[in-house]
Amino acid sequence: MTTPFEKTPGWLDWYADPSRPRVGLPAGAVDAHCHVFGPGAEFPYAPERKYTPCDASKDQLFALRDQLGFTRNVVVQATCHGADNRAMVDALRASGGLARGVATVRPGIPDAELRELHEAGVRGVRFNFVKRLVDAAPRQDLLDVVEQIAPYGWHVVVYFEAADLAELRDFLLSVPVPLVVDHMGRPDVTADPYGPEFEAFLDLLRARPDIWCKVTCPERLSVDGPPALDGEQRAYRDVVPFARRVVEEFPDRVLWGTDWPHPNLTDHMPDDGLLVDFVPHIAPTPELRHKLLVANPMRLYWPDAD
Ligand SMILES: O=C(O)c1cc(C(=O)O)oc(=O)c1
Repeated sequence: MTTPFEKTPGWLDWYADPSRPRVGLPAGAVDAHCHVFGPGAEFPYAPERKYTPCDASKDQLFALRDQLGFTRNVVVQATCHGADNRAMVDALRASGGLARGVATVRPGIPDAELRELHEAGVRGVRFNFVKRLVDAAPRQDLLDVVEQIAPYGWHVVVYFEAADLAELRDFLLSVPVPLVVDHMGRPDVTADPYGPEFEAFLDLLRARPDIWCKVTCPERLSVDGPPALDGEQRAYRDVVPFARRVVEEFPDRVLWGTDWPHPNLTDHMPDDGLLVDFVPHIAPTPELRHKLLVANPMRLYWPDAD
């Protein structure tokens, strides 16, 4: 099927032939942050999108899962699909219970639709505050959504830039369901990991015991590489001190995922196998890796599994 969409100029497609991770993942590992894009011919991209990606289908996601050695996925609604969750839900339904989802919904969504999303495996909604990705939603709309999803036991995944945290903090802390912060709140990794900016982020995590953090996206945050390419085993070392601080202080509420197919990267597309090889740098012991990759995501997304 040819796609009716033209990719954003300069778009980088995902890496087609990832290596097998050297270290190996613990049994039952969860890729807790990944996306599907389309395919556009089947699941059109949203009119309000800020970018048009390459296609990245559920079958390609599941092939990556198997190649890397993951057991499960958490598929996060990508902004290019707006609040049309069909592609993500289709992936959940095809996964045989091995995928959970995070949706984007608008206030006033009929309860029957929420129930359907829940039955498909959705366990959270995503609020995006990154201005290049979405137009700002009124805070009251977001709180209205929270009120609707709370009875399902869902959480809210939030994506924001470090520079916006001060302004967002009170609002975030007022959200009465668990929060999951995407990509460590996007720290400036040229700053001091013990400096005021990252300390403010850690203070957010300290403020409530039900705020989780994805220690993801070194490939997005790194500014001096080296990138996860050509067998590089010490990729993105400038990100390591930040991620390690989070893992060490909050070992029971950190999550990790590939972020495949890596929307909006502009300088390189990582080899996902090498990205997995990055994990031991931020979670240096088997115990920490088991929490990060298995115990924590299972507690949040599959609490009833054995
Ligand atoms: O930084 C990004 O560009 C980005 C975009 C999206 C999305 O468009 O949903 O999701 C992510 O996790 C990261």
